[in-house]
Amino acid sequence: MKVGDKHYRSIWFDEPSGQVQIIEQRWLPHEFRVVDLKTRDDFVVAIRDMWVRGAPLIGATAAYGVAVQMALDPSDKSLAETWDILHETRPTAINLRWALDEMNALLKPLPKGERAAAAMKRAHEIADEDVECNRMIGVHGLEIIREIASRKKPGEVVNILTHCNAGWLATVDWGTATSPMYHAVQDGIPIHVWVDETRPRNQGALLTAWEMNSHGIPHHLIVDNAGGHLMQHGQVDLVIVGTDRTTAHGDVCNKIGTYLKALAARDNNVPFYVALPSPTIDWTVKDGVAEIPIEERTDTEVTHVQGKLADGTVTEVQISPDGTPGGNPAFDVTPRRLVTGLITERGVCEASPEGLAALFPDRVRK
Ligand SMILES: CSC[C@@H](O)[C@@H](O)C(=O)COP(=O)(O)O
Repeated sequence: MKVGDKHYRSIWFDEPSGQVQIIEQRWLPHEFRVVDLKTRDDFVVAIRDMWVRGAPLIGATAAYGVAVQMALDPSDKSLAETWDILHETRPTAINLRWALDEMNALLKPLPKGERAAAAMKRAHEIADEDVECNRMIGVHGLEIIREIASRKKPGEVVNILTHCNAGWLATVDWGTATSPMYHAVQDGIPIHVWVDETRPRNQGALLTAWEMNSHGIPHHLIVDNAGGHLMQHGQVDLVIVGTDRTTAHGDVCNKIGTYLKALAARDNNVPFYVALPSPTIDWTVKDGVAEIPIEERTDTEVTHVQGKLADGTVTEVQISPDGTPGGNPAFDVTPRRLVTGLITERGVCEASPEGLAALFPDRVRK
């Protein structure tokens, strides 16, 4: 999507320098920095320390990480170690394992001399496929927004609430939850977005708000606890969120706090949609609460916040008493019964084994 007048992806291969480059997301929205990822360690740090984040982008980054490592050392040992090391970086987003498995399946049978080129080609394809999946999510999600808009009086806007950043920064381009919003704006449908700040790391405040600003989409940043109130007062027409892992039965695991939004949406008859490219489906698990590993992150993300001082310096401050420990589960699971529908690249389906199997008969496991 656009940064100023220039189109960017969140990760790309820079031909002149021969390097993989990313937008270093820890500095947004205060600074726009592009960095090179040159070694496997660079990729590990970038994913683990959230220079890049968001399930689809984590997957694409891991694929490029394998490709860069294959150029340095295409041995079997290096391939196996790279799978393990990259897989350890973040436990919840299934796109990571999906991308590593894709790379492994392709590279293992190849002679060592062919691995580097084949790996880079597949990494580019994974990135391109993600862009196309997310574009199609926008095409299908647009119909949901269009239908709500058709019931509005002239001059009224469609109010959409989103949580975390499931925007283009969380994918290679377009975003998942944001793709229908970008498509609606392109289509001339008036929308307004409620952006949950998304404590503790504030991906909504830092990243989604930045995206909305950059694309001129009317929005307000709200505290995480405001959504239920807004829904009670008819100020939310629709919730769209992303997911880090969707089970074969339709449960969705997403950023902590998503479940509470789904509960509030159900209590207020607000449609609650989840947008996902198919690599986010884990066909091996059924019960999300029981089976999905939830990432526990450092407690300083809870006890401290980062922000910009009046003089422009970006700094971190402690908000809790000395000695108070923080608890930091990074994701939660929304059971399928609370999900109105799943927006995928193949269309919208019910969050159920039958719904997913109907759209993906080629992927479902018997
Ligand atoms: C299109 S991204 C979907 C999810 O990955 C997104 O909603 C999310 O929870 C991101 O979490 P993060 O911890 O920032 O990687």
